[in-house]
Amino acid sequence: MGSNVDAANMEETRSALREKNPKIVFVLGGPGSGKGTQCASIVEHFGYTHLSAGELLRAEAQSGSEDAPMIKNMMSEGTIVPSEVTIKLLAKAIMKNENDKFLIDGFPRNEENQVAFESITGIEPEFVLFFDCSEEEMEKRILTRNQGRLDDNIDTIRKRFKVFVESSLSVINYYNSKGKVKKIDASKPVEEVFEAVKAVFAPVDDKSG
Ligand SMILES: Nc1ncnc2c1ncn2[C@@H]1O[C@H](COP(=O)(O)OP(=O)(O)OP(=O)(O)O)[C@@H](O)[C@H]1O
Ligand SMILES: Nc1ccn([C@@H]2O[C@H](COP(=O)(O)O)[C@@H](O)[C@H]2O)c(=O)n1
Ligand SMILES: [Mg+2]
Repeated sequence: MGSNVDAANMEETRSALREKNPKIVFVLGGPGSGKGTQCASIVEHFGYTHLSAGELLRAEAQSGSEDAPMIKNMMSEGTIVPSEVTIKLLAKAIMKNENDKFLIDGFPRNEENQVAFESITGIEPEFVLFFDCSEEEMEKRILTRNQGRLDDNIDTIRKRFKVFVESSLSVINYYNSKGKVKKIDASKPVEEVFEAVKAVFAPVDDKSG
């Protein structure tokens, strides 16, 4: 009974999402490459709403929901949570917000995420922002992040890097083959990275600051 209600709600959310047809930019890059940091500046300058798949999953893991224990376990291992769970959270967040343009940070993380999102929502991203950074630099940044994240320990960091190389890079290659990837050198200081980001958004958006 519960799952029938869930399925009906999800079907409603799906058709509402297809009708809303928001403008989506996927923000990808390895763990610690600076996705969240740059998204905060893009929001300020270009009026997008930032949705981090990782943040939505962390909140769901704390919610006491049926999926919470599974999400918590998978995040502590650095593995990718099943797409239906993440897409449901993203779809709800998009529908709750009046904005029609969204930065989706940390999604799609593997082929399953990518295929499921496009088939469920019928939405293709406008483009994909890819923050390119060495593992050495990303590791240094995560180990000094100090945000109390349970997955910011050296064992899980190494697992997350492995998942990025084995599952996420192929998604970036897929969008690159479609001419959709805007690659940014993310190893530079925050302000310099944002200069490169601005150059990507300014031509596609009127509201530059
Ligand atoms: N260009 C930069 N130079 C130096 N430090 C940076 C830079 N960008 C971000 N940082 C710092 O590195 C850490 C990781 O950044 P951030 O949280 O934005 O990365 P992320 O890609 O969202 O990581 P995750 O995938 O783990 O969520 C933060 O402490 C942030 O302040
Ligand atoms: N599409 C996604 C995104 C994230 N996860 C899980 O969350 C963890 C943290 O993600 P961040 O983007 O905040 O670094 C990640 O390691 C995954 O366990 C996911 O499953 N699917
Ligand atoms: Mg982040």
